Amino acid sequence: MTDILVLYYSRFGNTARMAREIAHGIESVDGARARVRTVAPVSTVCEATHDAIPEEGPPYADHNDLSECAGLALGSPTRFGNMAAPLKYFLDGTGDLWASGGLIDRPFTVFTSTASLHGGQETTLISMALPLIHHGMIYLGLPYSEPELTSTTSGGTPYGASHTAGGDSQQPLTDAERKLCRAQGKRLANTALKLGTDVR
Ligand SMILES: Cc1cc2nc3c(=O)[nH]c(=O)nc-3n(C[C@H](O)[C@H](O)[C@H](O)COP(=O)(O)O)c2cc1C
Repeated sequence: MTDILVLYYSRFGNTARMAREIAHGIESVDGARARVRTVAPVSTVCEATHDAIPEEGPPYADHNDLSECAGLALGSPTRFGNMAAPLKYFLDGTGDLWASGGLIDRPFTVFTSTASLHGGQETTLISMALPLIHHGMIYLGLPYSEPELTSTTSGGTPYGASHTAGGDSQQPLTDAERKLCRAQGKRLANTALKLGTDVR
């Protein structure tokens, strides 16, 4: 069984819902299994600490999750057109993996949720791709053979799946957004299996 990491941060649950759809797409591929992980919030109070185990939802990721998985789907809500700080903080701690070249040639894909349709989906997706490109990973977007990429009136971009959550962050995923999440997970799993990355 090949593990694919779905790693995300979510404050209001939208990016978490996308992560579940992407995991569903990954697990539609024979031989692939989704490993879903999140990251802890960060605090401006430097002595603040967080419980080692979250109260609910998936466990927090560690570096073993990255090195043991043959592919990565990375998700974040937008923060001023950029990825959220907790995810950036986690990635900024992966210098050891960068130095060892541990993630070179592994495929990755990115997904995001924003409040508004033009609130920075593409820039957020690209902001998440940048550190992974530095790691030597291979960027997988969404191809236009997915019909929802052309027909969507909500989220969905060639740079990765996206969701428009609305000003109150309460809008559910549309059918197009859900289908694109699943297609993205499926493509990531198929590609990881074809590349046959040795993660032992
Ligand atoms: C500090 C901050 C900055 C934000 N910046 C943007 C933004 O630039 N564009 C936008 O559309 N939404 C912005 N939002 C809204 C969030 O992206 C939205 O709440 C998020 O998509 C919900 O995802 P979640 O449910 O996974 O937390 C911002 C929210 C916060 C708290």
